Amino acid sequence: MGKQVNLYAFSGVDTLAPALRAYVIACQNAGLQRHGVFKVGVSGGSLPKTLAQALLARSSSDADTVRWDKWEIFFADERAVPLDHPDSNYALLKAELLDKLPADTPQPTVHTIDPEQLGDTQELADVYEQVLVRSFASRDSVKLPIFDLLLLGCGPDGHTCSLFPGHELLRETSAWVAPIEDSPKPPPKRITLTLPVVTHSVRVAFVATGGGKKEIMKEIFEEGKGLPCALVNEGTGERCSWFVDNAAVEGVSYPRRPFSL
Ligand SMILES: O=C1O[C@H](COP(=O)(O)O)[C@@H](O)[C@H](O)[C@H]1O
Repeated sequence: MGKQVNLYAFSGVDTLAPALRAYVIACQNAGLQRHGVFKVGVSGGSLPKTLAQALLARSSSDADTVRWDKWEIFFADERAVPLDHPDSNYALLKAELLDKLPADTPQPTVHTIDPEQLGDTQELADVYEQVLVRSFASRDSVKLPIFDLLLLGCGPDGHTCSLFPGHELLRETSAWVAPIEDSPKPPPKRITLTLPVVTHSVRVAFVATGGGKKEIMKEIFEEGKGLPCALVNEGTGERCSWFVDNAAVEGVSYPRRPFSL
């Protein structure tokens, strides 16, 4: 890794959320300048709630506006369940964020998984990869899709997306989207962006809050040990920013940065 990842620590979610908002809007505006849309991948877990707190706040100026109609939302990982199932990452994002957008707001484009393919995770991954191919460019013309931003969570075991510690999927070098049938965290059947896609993103932002994360944060930032989150850190360096609360990094010696864009 060249330059170091950015670790931004806040007193709590109430102070983290405005910084996350400013960061996401800066990534949005860079994406709009680059290609007229904002291509963002989001995770499930605890992320959608914090993201909603950040993005549903009233905008204070034109520069602070979320341009929802320009957003193309993809899923960093998804569970092989119907879209209205309680385990669905889409259902979670919908309940926490999408359903709360004002009705008169132009809506984002949301690329969900195809419920028709639920039986076969390889097919599900292939179909979702084709969604990326159609949006980003053909696989013949680009080696990897380039998201403007990936918003990721960090599990208490150091997993991110559905990339789990020690799993063979961490060695995937060719697929953009891969199936997993033996996720240690239920449900077992899922699809996930692969590590090369994650580390190829223009920006990556992790959000991790709460004391339950402090042991794994110590491992990620001080030892690494091939944990998926540490591999993302290594592959992205300064393009990667962590938005955490103090509880999540208690005892972690890695230097914090004051937040600035
Ligand atoms: O299973 C999953 O877990 C991770 C981490 O969740 P968190 O609740 O610890 O934040 C999440 O990022 C991923 O999208 C999800 O499928």
